[in-house]
Order: sequence, then structure tokens, then C-alpha cells
Amino acid sequence: MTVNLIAHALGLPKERTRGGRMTVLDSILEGVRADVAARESALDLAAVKKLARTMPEPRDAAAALREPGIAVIAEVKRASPSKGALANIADPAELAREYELGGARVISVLTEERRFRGSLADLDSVRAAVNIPVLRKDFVVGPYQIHEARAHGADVILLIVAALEQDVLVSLLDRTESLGMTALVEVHTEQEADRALEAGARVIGVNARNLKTLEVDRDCFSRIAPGLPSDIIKVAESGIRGPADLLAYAGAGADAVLVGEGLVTSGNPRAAVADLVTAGAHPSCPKPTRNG
Ligand SMILES: O=C(O)c1ccccc1NCC(=O)[C@H](O)[C@H](O)COP(=O)(O)O
Repeated sequence: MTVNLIAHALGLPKERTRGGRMTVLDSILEGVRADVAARESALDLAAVKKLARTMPEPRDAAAALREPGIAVIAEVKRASPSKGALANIADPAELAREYELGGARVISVLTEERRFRGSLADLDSVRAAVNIPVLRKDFVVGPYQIHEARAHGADVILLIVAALEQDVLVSLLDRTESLGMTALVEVHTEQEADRALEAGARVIGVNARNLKTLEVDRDCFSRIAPGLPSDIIKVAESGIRGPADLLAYAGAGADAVLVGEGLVTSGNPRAAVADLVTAGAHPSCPKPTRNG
């Protein structure tokens, strides 16, 4: 059986199997599809849409990310495929409040359960605890998760280009925006960045972590960001352990950084966020100028 036949049999885009083996991303997506199907059979799409309509309007995350200084998106992250258990986060709401007090502009909440030990309950707790925009960080495979995110108060959704065929990416991005939410569209290569732009992305995240090998390549951002139009909000994701990393990404054109492990393992998340925010606010720290 060829790689593409295996991919076809699994319902995956052709390019996402490596050497005939399931990649980490494939395996995560397989679990996510099963979990979404189970949730949808318990509460169907019409019911989730109805719930979403009862929520207050989404907060404007793009505006928050455009404010002066390098924005910090602080992540609630218990575990990861690359590192296993990271932090015992008994109270995600308290952690999110600490992040907000440290100056975070957006809180990212991992809701994937099998590999990251996150949940929609975490999203609910964080939403209720902070006044800044909240990102539902998950592996979105279809419209159900977008309405579900809105029903749980998310203002921002992550869309991973490598996980989605182009027509699906376009329709999920449109749906996100039609609900008043912001899409953070994640890329790993110049080709994926082109796809994100063609789909109409306004906020593009360059993830330094290769979702197939899990290696972190901090140069990924500086390869891709210069090719993005100046009006695109550019987010550097993964591998940021302190102000030096933030400054390096800022020098390469980042408007924002998304940080998980470095904060949840810091011992003092409020101070760790504040250190990043201070570095990103310093007059010597470059903030890209934009056209529009
Ligand atoms: O973190 C992982 O190991 C991982 C593996 C496979 C897919 C996604 C993964 N992480 C999601 C993220 O994008 C990060 O949580 C986020 O960028 C923060 O990264 P870090 O600051 O390095 O924890």
C-alpha cells in the first residue's frame, strides 16, 4: 500500500504521512476526530450553535495584538507530546489570572485531552476568570469545534494549515470570522504561509515546533515572516524560554509570542510573563510597522 493510499484510507490529506508511518500530528488528529464525534453525538451541532448565540460578543484579539509592544499570548499547558507532563495545573483560572496580572494580552487554553490533558472545562474556567481575549488551542478538524469554542466563550481559534485541506481551511476561517472570532492560522513552511494568505488569514502564527518530528527550529520564524505582508499580525510560537528569545523573534518581525512551557514551569508565572512584557515594551525592542 502506498503512503497516499494509507492516507486516503484514514481520511487524511495525502502529504501528512511520513514514510508510510503515522506522524504525531496524524495520531493527534485521529484522537481528536473520535473525541469530536463522541461530543457531537451527545450534543448536536444545532444545540451547540444555540448555546453559542447566548454568549457575549467575542473580544477583539487582533486589536489587542496590535497594541504597542510585543504581545504575550500566555498558554495554559499541562502536558505535551514532546515533553510529557509539564505542570500540575490544579486551577487554570488562577494561572490565567496570574498571566493577566503579568500583562499577557491573550490567554491560550489547550483543550485537547489525550496528549495535552486540557479540556473545555479549562476553557470555561479561564473565560470566567479573565477580561482579555481567550484562544481555544486545539486541533480543529471541522465546524463543530468552532461553534463549540464560541459556546465556551473563546474569542480566538487556532487553525493549523498542515491539518487541513485548502477548501476546509477557507471555510473554517470564514466561519470563525462570521462568528466574530479571530483565527490564528498556524504555519510551518513558506508553502503553508502562502496557503494561509490565500485563505485570507489576518493573524499568522509561525510554529517553531515541527508537528511531525517535534523538533523546535527557532529559525523557522525568520525564514517565513519576512515574506508575509506588513499588515499581517505575526505570532512566533514555541520554544520561547525568556526575554532573549522574545527579543530575537521581535528582531525578526514578530508582533506577538505564544509561550507555554517556559511559563508553566517557571515557578512564578506572573513574573515570567511580566519579564517578557517588559522586554517587549522596551524602546529598543523593534515593533514592526504596518500598512493598514
Ligand atoms: O508542545 C508540543 O509538544 C506539541 C506537539 C505536537 C503538536 C503541538 C504541540 N504544541 C502546541 C503548541 O503549539 C505549543 O503548545 C505552543 O506553541 C507553546 O509552545 P512552548 O512554549 O514551547 O510550550
